[in-house]
Amino acid sequence: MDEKPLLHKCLGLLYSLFCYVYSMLVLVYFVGFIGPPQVPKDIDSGPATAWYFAALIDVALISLFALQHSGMARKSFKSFWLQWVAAPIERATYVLFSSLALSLMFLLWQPISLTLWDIETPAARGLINGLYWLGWIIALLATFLLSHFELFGLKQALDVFRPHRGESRTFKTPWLYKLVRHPLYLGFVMTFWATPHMTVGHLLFAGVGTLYILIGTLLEEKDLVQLFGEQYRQYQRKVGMLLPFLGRR
Ligand SMILES: C[S@@+](CC[C@H](N)C(=O)[O-])C[C@H]1O[C@@H](n2cnc3c(N)ncnc32)[C@H](O)[C@@H]1O
Repeated sequence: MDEKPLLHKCLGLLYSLFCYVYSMLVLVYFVGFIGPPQVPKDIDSGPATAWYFAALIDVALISLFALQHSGMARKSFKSFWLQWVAAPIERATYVLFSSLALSLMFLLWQPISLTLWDIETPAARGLINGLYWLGWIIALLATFLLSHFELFGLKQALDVFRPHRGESRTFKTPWLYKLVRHPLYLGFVMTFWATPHMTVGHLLFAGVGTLYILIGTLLEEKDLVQLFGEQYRQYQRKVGMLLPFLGRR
């Protein structure tokens, strides 16, 4: 039973709401940063610098996000920082830090504009852009299939107002999760690669980003096996990791 005064609970909710809105804005910007919608600064815009300098900065920016995102999700880190952050706003704070790391990447990203492919055939362009949007739709859908507001930390801040809290984390395999174990990450990988105009900078982002997703997925699965045990192991044997039937264990 949480005995915190009502004011604390309301402030916690307000803070979580702020983190949620900020993270949604960052994700909307992300859609334009790597894809067709126009944003003030995208992955290929900005003044040119030496390619090796740009590559160094860009890899450092993705690594910073990766370290923050995977590091702060580890059980050991969570138990450490829960000494300072109240449990109901822990997830929202994690989401805030992830959004800040992404914002920093958008801001400081260095373009490497050398073109690797530029597909002009309208039908092929349409198909590739279609795959791009499909990737975002799959990713968004996956968040709702698991629990959108819990993943973004709003549910936890709301739960403190309820006499009966939401159930503890349950193992779920709704719809897309019956095809692949990580549809959200599959959606992201699709958005990284599906572009009719691929530059060296974009390729670097797609390659390092995909590598990070693979590492992050393995780390996440370690936690999921710990949490759900044999149930998750059976799931790993039956369902592919990022593509149907591929990566079964
Ligand atoms: C950002 S979500 C990504 C989920 C999944 N990796 C995907 O790509 O669709 C990460 C959270 O989902 C949880 N999660 C992943 N698969 C799950 C499942 N089948 N059932 C319940 N929770 C799951 C993880 O423990 C983690 O807290």
